[in-house]
Amino acid sequence: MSGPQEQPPVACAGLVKSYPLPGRDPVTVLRDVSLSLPAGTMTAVTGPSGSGKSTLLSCLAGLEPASAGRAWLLGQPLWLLRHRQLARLRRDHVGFVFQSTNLVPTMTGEQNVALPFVLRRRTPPRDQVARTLDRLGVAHCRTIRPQAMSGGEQVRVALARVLLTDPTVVFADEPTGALDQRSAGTVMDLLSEVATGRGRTVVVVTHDPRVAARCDATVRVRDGRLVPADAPG
Ligand SMILES: Nc1ncnc2c1ncn2[C@@H]1O[C@H](COP(=O)(O)OP(=O)(O)OP(=O)(O)O)[C@@H](O)[C@H]1O
Repeated sequence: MSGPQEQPPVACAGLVKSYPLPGRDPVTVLRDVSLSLPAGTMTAVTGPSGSGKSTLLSCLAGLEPASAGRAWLLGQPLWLLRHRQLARLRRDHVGFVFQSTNLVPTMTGEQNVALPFVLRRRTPPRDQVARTLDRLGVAHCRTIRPQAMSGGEQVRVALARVLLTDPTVVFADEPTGALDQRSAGTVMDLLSEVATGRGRTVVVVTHDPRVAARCDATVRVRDGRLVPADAPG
């Protein structure tokens, strides 16, 4: 990836995000957020419901433009990139594990995991696909479509896809929200391996203190601002 080596893979400075509301003043969801997340680390983003965690993730990932301030992804100034450049940056270097997984509904679990390879005209590593699904406890999802999977199974299939494409940055929004403790532990083991073992940057939005405890650092959001990680509320 181009950009100075010393630049952190994920960073923002003075980030503000407002949404216009019809007939009313805009609502400001993020205010003056600055952070810098190094390679080889997993960071938890915590905070009360509605505090702005998912919005922060979207702005850091270039899914939403900031209203003011700046955000850099892999050294790239997101506010200067065209739509296409942003899409390419995300496709080639970023993995997403969201609750509303973006699995393709007409494809089986295996086809969904193999999709990034097919899109790049590469042969999907079928053995690896099967092994990863198995490790995540969703081997049975290989041949079924997302609508036949539970929410937790869909998240794990989406995670398998991310693991196989080995992105430089992984954004995960409540990846363990729909999982029992054992599956949540497996998901966190794998995300931790991605950060520590592969030197990637992992950002995890979570309400679960056990998940936050597995991370190297915690960023706490309250009313759209960063507060100390041990702040109440
Ligand atoms: N497109 C939008 N238009 C207007 N307001 C929005 C929009 N997206 C988010 N918001 C508002 O921004 C605030 C923060 O939302 P966000 O989803 O980032 O919170 P969160 O901390 O991730 O919450 P939760 O933990 O419940 O998922 C909420 O009040 C939400 O209603």
